Amino acid sequence: MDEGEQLCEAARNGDADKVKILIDSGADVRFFDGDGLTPLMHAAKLGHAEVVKILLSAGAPWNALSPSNVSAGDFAMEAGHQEAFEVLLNAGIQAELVLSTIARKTSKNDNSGKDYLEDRVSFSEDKLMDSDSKAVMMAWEKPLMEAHAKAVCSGGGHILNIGFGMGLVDTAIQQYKPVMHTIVEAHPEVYQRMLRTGWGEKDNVKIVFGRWQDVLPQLESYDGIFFDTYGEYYEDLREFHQHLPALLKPSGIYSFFNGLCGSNAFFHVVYCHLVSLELEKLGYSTQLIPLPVKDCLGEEVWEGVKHRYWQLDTYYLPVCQSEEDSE
Ligand SMILES: C[S@@+](CC[C@H](N)C(=O)[O-])C[C@H]1O[C@@H](n2cnc3c(N)ncnc32)[C@H](O)[C@@H]1O
Repeated sequence: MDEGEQLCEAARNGDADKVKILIDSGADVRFFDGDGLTPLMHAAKLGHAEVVKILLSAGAPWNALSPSNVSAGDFAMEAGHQEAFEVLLNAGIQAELVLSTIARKTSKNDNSGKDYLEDRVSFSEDKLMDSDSKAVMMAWEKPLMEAHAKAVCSGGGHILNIGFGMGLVDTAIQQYKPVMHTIVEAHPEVYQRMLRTGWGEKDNVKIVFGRWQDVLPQLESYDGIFFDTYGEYYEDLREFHQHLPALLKPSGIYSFFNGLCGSNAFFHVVYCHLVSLELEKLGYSTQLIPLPVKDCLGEEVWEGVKHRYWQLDTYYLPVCQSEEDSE
């Protein structure tokens, strides 16, 4: 048996001493066995938290995936191994925090989403697609958008929505009869469609055409804010959060489309924690409200769509408010 196989075996046995000896003698912690599993996955699957710690500190990648797209954290989570799960969760959060600090230092952050915004889009009854057959927005999200609208409109007043898409959240916001409803939309064809469908004529609606990054000086402060763009990265969401103290009134409610890593359960948990931690640093507490979505997501929903951006059974709807206000 070669060293990699031996490491997998020691990990399965929870034999911490043997794992250390093998690592010291040069065994590769990044090894994948014949089933496509790493030593870390073996340890996580059986809940050997101590071995998980040793492998992680020797550089085992927390986010490696098995052939069926399962990570060590997924294995621990599925089997209910709480300690191993928490060790992996902290490793994921720490790694992503470091990565995002690097991204912040190196990114010029002035070009995000520009390719998509210069591209053609197509509308159908149940989706809005980009030219690469990736879904910008899909009708199955309607109940989620209604729940987001309910959350951000709970205090009434002036509501801001970033990203019109199919207008699902904006239609739901209108039902709460906000005093003022501002919509920021950057795609020229989506904007034209908003005008064609009468959004420009509503008394309480103000449309701001442009990227949110570019139109910030035109924005005010709001009682409720919803954020759901497309073609952007986590970095852009984080950048938006930096503006919340100026955009959200002290007692306001903020929510965003929580599609972070929506195709892997464990990565999604890591990102839910990460975003909550980052909002906490800005003075906001985040409640994640679980909404079951399995029933809205039959196979047929994804017909003709290139990327299944959501594959989980539960959606966690974030409701954020100033920590002082939530106490
Ligand atoms: C996922 S859709 C929004 C769906 C919407 N919540 C709904 O209920 O239908 C994202 C929208 O954000 C727009 N968008 C993308 N980047 C943007 C940016 N930087 N600023 C403003 N809007 C943007 C897209 O053109 C698209 O219409």
